[in-house]
Amino acid sequence: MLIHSDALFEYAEQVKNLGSTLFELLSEALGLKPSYLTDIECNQGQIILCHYYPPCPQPELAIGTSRHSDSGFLTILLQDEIGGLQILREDRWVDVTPTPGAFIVNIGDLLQLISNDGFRSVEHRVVAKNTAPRVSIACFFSTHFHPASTRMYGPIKQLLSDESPPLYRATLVRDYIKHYYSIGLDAKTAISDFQL
Ligand SMILES: O=C(O)CCC(=O)C(=O)O
Ligand SMILES: [Fe+2]
Repeated sequence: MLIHSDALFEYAEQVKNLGSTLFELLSEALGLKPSYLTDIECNQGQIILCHYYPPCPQPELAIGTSRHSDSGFLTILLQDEIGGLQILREDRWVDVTPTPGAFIVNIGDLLQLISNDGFRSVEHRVVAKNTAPRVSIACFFSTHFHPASTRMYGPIKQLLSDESPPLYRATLVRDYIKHYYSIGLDAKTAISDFQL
């Protein structure tokens, strides 16, 4: 797939702005001041991953992307019209039908952790298709590539009380990500290993 680099940089910039707005809304939804999640740098890392899924002659024997939840704070995903993305809801795979011009926004594990389950990361996968190639562009907000970051992320103190005790232990982003990749995709197990 060839994407003109100017277009990709412009896209990255615009998606970053959208991410900042979403982090403000998510902060407010948690009952925090709008700048809370950006103040703790949830919007700092930005990784853009372009996926190309070739048509598969025997889609029932293959998988596009294995079952997983995204590891970072938030993902903004753009998919084309081919379809194949599914989310796991009450133990059933539900198609995320492509809607022209719409983004898909996924909560990631680290946002689940710091919101103390206020928000939940969703498990998803991409099934193979034999119709045509599929393209998607995922923008992850996660500080994977800021290895010097010493910020610890645990359940946000303002969200805790006697009735809502912390559900997870605090972690560096890099330690969470290292653990996530050491397990590999296929089920949502990384976050459960940080449960108290
Ligand atoms: O291709 C897609 O629609 C989703 C890809 C994905 O889940 C990911 O990159 O984390
Ligand atoms: Fe994903």
